[in-house]
Amino acid sequence: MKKTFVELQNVSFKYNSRLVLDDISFNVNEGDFLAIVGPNGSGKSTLLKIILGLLKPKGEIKLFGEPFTSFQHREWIGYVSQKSNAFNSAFPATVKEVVQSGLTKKVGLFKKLPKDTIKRVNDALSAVGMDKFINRNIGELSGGQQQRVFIARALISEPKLLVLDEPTVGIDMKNVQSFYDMLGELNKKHNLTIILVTHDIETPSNQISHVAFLNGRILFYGDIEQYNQISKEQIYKWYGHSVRAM
Ligand SMILES: Nc1ncnc2c1ncn2[C@@H]1O[C@H](COP(=O)(O)OP(=O)(O)OP(=O)(O)O)[C@@H](O)[C@H]1O
Repeated sequence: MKKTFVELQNVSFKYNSRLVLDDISFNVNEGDFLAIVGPNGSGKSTLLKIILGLLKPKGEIKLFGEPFTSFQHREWIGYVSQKSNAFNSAFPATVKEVVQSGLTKKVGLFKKLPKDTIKRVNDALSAVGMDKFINRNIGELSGGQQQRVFIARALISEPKLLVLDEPTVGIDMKNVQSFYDMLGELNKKHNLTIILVTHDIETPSNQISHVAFLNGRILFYGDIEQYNQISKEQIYKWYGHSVRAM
């Protein structure tokens, strides 16, 4: 039986007195590649922050089968935030340094890095197809390449679950599919469970296994085959747009 990595039951959240998440319930199981889809302001980032333990909601959450409050293994969850790749070309760090900093985060700045650090940096970079760029300056890379480096930085501490907030922002259309293919490979070949947030209605669906459609409440949760049965009209309605005549 597959393990349940994230369990949300009747989760609600208010900023001050404003309800932004209402009665959210779904599970993420080992091996899933879940896209949380919804328009701007629908509560996607808030939901990720709850899963990461940064906000405390009402309701019940279990991580890796343990109640949220007693969960001790934050390192099992890798996170790449929305603005992680906002560098300019003068930023003075190499790809190697950026990926390695995923380890210093864990061992502390002045503690010794593990002996096999360089192998781990290489392995993490090759998992995202960026090993050839190890000595390049991070600021000289494209948005998509920087995003891959940040995923490598999250992978270096060998998480079981990778959480990505809008990872395709700043990646041009022609590279989005290969970016998703890379994530699909991490999911299938490296058995990494992935939760990804996107406001993009045209999420490339061939790599994703499950979809949660969020707009304050969960309007849909199911596997990708079920999601693909939903009409475009319905999806646009959920977004709050009318469908244009084609
Ligand atoms: N720190 C905060 N304080 C008060 N309200 C907030 C805060 N952060 C977000 N909100 C509000 O909560 C709602 C949900 O925001 P959230 O960022 O979770 O949405 P989102 O779906 O991730 O949006 P986007 O796609 O634009 O990133 C929005 O109405 C937003 O204005």
